Amino acid sequence: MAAADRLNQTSDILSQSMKKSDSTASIVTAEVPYKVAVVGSGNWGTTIAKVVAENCKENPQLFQERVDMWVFEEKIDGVPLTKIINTKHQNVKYLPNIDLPENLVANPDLIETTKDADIIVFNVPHQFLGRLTHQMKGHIKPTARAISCLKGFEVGAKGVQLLSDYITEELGIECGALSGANLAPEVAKEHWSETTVAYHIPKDFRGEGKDVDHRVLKKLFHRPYFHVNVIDDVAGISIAGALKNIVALACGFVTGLGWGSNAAAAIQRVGLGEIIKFGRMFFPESKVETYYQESAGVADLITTCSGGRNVRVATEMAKTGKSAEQVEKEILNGQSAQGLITCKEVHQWLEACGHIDDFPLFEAVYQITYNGVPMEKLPSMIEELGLEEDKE
Ligand SMILES: NC(=O)c1ccc[n+]([C@@H]2O[C@H](COP(=O)([O-])OP(=O)(O)OC[C@H]3O[C@@H](n4cnc5c(N)ncnc54)[C@H](O)[C@@H]3O)[C@@H](O)[C@H]2O)c1
Ligand SMILES: O=P(O)(O)OC[C@H](O)CO
Repeated sequence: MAAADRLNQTSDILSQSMKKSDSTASIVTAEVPYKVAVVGSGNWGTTIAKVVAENCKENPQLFQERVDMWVFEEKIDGVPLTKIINTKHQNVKYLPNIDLPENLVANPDLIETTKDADIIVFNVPHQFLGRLTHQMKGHIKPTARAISCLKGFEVGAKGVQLLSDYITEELGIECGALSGANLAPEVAKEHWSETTVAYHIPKDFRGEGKDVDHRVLKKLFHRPYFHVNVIDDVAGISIAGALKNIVALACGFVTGLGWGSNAAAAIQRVGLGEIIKFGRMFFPESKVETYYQESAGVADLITTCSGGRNVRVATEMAKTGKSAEQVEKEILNGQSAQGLITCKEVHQWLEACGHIDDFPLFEAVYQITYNGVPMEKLPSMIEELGLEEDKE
């Protein structure tokens, strides 16, 4: 490369990186500071609520200080969890030993939590989402905007749908997504990680200072220990986030069988291929580069397959021969391994549209988890179905 080209390239990189840091350093203001609410208070729900509450306190020109977090109420040793969170400032069940900011207020009333919010951050296991949006319908600001931190799909009469699109459709508000290589316990301890936020600026955008845009979202989620890149590929980050949980189950099976790192790497290679194929086939608006450029892509696949709940549940299934349901109950203390639901929903969708043979790994995970197919058959299931494909 010629010296002049190298110089140009260096100055491009520098200006890009300055633009990146600019959006964190510059002052972003709102005519009326936005009220933020978080729906969900599990392991990730509480962690993201902590992140958001820290930023709301630090940016009074942009956000109201108080952040309400909706909590599915339950009693711990006879005391309501909301009461414990609001006095001890810790979520002792779902995120123990992590101090939460005092401007984060636990609220057991969903409507009260969200009715005045300008930005609603959804963060519940996806099996509970439908019931919550149903309750919220007609009780939130029509001008509100949302971000979904959930990982999964909605599969129904309308086919396979992104959860952000489901929220938009149910509540009539624009919804983006947040997804990345983010094991909640590490983010909660403020160990550095990256994430991706994706948001489409809607047609009815009300203007800078009056509405949510990429700079506002960066201010809401970016922390010194949690680096945010904001893009517009909502589909790409959502597909990667949902499907890597299925791959993590397969990884857990081979790990639990004691097959070692080569097998785990093979699973991740095949899994990445199926994730990209799924995106291209069913969400053509998603971008392939999102999978390798963003935290929400390969990086999330790697971290989830190394230490997430899905890989832990599947490893234990392989070691003990117990069912997924039983292991989830025994080792997750009320938390959820979302890959178990996602693999069932993806199977239903692929069966309905006649594409099961195009995704042998996803199908193998479903058959092992729900139909008693031995895990040892995993390599041949991938290979056999692949050969079938070759015959065509
Ligand atoms: N935990 C992580 O490391 C992590 C990281 C990134 C993304 N995610 C995703 O974030 C989403 C939320 O996960 P999480 O880790 O916060 O949840 P979790 O797995 O910790 O689930 C427990 C939560 O579900 C709630 N709950 C139980 N029964 C309920 C009911 N009937 N109705 C409503 N809520 C009920 C509990 O009160 C608790 O808040 C998931 O889609 C997950 O895949 C998780
Ligand atoms: O613990 P898991 O398996 O739900 O995965 C956690 C996150 O999705 C990792 O980013």
